[in-house]
Amino acid sequence: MLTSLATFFSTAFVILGNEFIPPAVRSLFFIVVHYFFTPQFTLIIEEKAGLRNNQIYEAATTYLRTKINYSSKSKRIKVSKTNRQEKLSIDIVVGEVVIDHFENIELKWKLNSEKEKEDDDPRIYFTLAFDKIYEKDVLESYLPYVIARYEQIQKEEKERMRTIKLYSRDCGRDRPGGEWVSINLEHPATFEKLAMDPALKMMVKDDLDRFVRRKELYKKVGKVWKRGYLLYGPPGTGKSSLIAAMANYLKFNIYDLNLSGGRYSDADLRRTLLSTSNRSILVIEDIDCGAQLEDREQENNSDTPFIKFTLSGLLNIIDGLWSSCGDERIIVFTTNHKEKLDPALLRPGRMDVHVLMSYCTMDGFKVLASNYLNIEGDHQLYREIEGLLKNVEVTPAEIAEELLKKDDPDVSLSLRGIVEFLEEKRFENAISM
Ligand SMILES: Nc1ncnc2c1ncn2[C@@H]1O[C@H](COP(=O)(O)OP(=O)(O)OP(=O)(O)O)[C@@H](O)[C@H]1O
Repeated sequence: MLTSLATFFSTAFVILGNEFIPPAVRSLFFIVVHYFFTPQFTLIIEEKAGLRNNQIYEAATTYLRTKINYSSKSKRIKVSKTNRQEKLSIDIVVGEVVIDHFENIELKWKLNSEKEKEDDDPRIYFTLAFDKIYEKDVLESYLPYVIARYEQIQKEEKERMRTIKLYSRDCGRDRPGGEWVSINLEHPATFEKLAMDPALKMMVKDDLDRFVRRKELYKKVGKVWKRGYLLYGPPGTGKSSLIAAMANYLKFNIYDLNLSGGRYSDADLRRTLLSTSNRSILVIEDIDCGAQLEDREQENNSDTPFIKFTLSGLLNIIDGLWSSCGDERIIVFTTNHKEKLDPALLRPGRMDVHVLMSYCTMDGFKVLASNYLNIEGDHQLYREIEGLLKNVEVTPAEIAEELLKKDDPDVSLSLRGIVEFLEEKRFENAISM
């Protein structure tokens, strides 16, 4: 009946009003009519569903945190932070209303507390009010949407809190292949802190993003969901740091397989690889050290069951194993001498991305100066340093080491020290040529 009344008044107002009533009064009228005559519908969302937790209540609690902000209409918000949290956590307070919008619907959430008797525990529940005409939309679309958002937030939070592990092989005389042992990876490397060519850095990051997004595509085309990176460049240019940055970025564990340390038979190697988990980076460092492979061949001539395998053969084993039981796998090979590698390994399709980690450039230097001396933007000594870097082969590790020694509060003095270091280095290079 209220709806019919509202429709009647509105129609009359439209017919009469267009000519005689000023627009401001007309819109005020419609707001009042809407407020008083459009029937509201309210859902009650209790904390418990019988003896179990009510998932909608939990979802609403989490979801509403994303809707409260400092500019919202709430007069009070609850704020907390535990020592495991990086940021403040904010929550809705009993009695406060949070307004949400979904498609065209306005939704009013309110947290309530009631006690039937003085000594009872309070009954806490949400009310969710909206125009009655949207009842079906709210029940069939909005609430499932809130639950889906909640699940997504939970997943992201779990991912954020995930500890990354670094696995390496614990080899001994009686354990030829060894067992994986792990420690928590607490390497601070991030892409932002890496001194490398900005375009190359962006390319690697984008490639990783694309890789993790493309599960369905890999499945559709029947390809193993893995990606191979070859990192090459002189020692101290950041190959290990880049691997740590990749692991931190993706939250993937690292398996460090040292082929020179352990003695592997074919079966050992398969077992070793099979015991690595999905969402991980398998690292095989210094693959140019071919001597290990020759040694292995000699062992094969004796009575030992160890067999010779080439890196290409190793990749074949990996392909075979991961095609049946591997998802989201990354394999990284590092070398100081790309030119020494077996060409079969460099063929397209074996290592998907080749990344040259080079000597320090000015872009890289600026990142290091920001990391170590907190210099943001430009500095008057940068031109001089840039000129020197163009003529001196110096690794980011060497620069980092020098910067670490400089703890002068005057950054110009620290940079002056770097200029002197580079000049010395140039002199050394010149006499050694
Ligand atoms: N590109 C870089 N950006 C930031 N820091 C770097 C970079 N390269 C090297 N460093 C610093 O030097 C240290 C050694 O570098 P890292 O071990 O990553 O080099 P690498 O190329 O893996 O060397 P190697 O070939 O000898 O294993 C790092 O811990 C870091 O402090």
